[in-house]
Amino acid sequence: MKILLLAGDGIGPEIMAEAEKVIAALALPVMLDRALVGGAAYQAVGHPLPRETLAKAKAADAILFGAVGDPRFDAVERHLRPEQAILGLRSELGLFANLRPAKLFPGLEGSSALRPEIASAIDLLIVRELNGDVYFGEKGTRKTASGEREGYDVMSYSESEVRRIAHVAFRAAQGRRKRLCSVDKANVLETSQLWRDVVIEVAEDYPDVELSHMYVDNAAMQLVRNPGQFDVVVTGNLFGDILSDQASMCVGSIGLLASASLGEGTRGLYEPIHGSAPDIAGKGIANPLAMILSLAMLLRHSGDDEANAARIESAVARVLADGCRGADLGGNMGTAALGDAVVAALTN
Ligand SMILES: NC(=O)c1ccc[n+]([C@@H]2O[C@H](COP(=O)([O-])OP(=O)(O)OC[C@H]3O[C@@H](n4cnc5c(N)ncnc54)[C@H](O)[C@@H]3O)[C@@H](O)[C@H]2O)c1
Ligand SMILES: CC(C)[C@H](C(=O)O)[C@@H](O)C(=O)O
Ligand SMILES: [Mg+2]
Repeated sequence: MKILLLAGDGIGPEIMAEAEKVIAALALPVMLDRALVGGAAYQAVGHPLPRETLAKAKAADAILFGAVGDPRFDAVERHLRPEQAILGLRSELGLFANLRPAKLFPGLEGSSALRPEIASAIDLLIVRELNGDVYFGEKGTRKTASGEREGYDVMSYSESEVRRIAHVAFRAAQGRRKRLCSVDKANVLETSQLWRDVVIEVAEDYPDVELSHMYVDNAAMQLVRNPGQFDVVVTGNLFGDILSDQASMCVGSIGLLASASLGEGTRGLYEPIHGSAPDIAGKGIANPLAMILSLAMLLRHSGDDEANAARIESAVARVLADGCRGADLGGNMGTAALGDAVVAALTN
């Protein structure tokens, strides 16, 4: 398997180094390649997603991605900002299904933003559509008739876009507790009404899955009130982005949530849900566990290597059960020490 490592910006290279330790410790039969992406690529060659990087991504079996985003480039033209690199990879590679699991690791009951008895029930999967919505609609700024500036981002979903993500979500639910909650804003948005109608149509193919619908504002509230009610949640690009960051704090830290971005084939992109964390970059205190758990998802989904995926996940669980904590979880272990602890748990 050819894996392309795209470390990116901020804490990206720091956490990627820990995932590489895990790859080495498991002696995985993989070929590793590296390329520039994000602000690092913009600085070096003037584009956040250089042609060479995209070509390498297309040639790889899987991509392990750190994070992009660099406040030094916030003012450059939008299409050259670091974040465009990840959006470009998702669309160019047709990665329309983003799986973001959130489960409370034993021992972290006291680290959740929620009461322990509420947090311990969390075991959910957010299936986020990743190629559509306001992210990829027409956008720009224009002058209104009265001469003031107006920004716009068109929200839209086609039937086929909703149908394909709905199938992914129903199949995921079949492999779990067979409950699917579709989150939308159908009381206000036409896009959401179509989303809901199509999800109901697709449900006919999955009579064994119990389908429910929830408005996104209520979903945000239910996620902290009673997150144990959710099994699989399917939602659009923007709602899924927001709800997954929220879910991360329900299980303790954004530094714990991994993700897989998948398309029609087996090639996927795997990344933590968090960003480049410029506020802590360079300090050696970022939590590398989401990055390491993303490697586990890579092995499971693109590598067909359930054994090593499960080994990594057990090692992370053990490290947390043993009380290893970085600053994000109220401890004082640094990035490298946490990576070393995972490697020790893997090899002992
Ligand atoms: N997929 C991606 O590459 C991705 C995802 C989200 C944000 N971003 C970008 O990252 C930059 C920063 O964005 P932001 O600050 O809104 O979000 P962020 O996720 O980078 O950080 C939010 C907060 O969480 C903390 N945090 C994040 N990851 C952590 C980790 N592994 N360990 C400990 N603490 C962690 C940060 O220190 C910060 O306080 C922006 O440029 C944004 O666009 C990129
Ligand atoms: C960096 C940004 C474009 C990205 C998104 O909004 O999808 C991030 O927040 C994420 O969650 O992966
Ligand atoms: Mg996000």
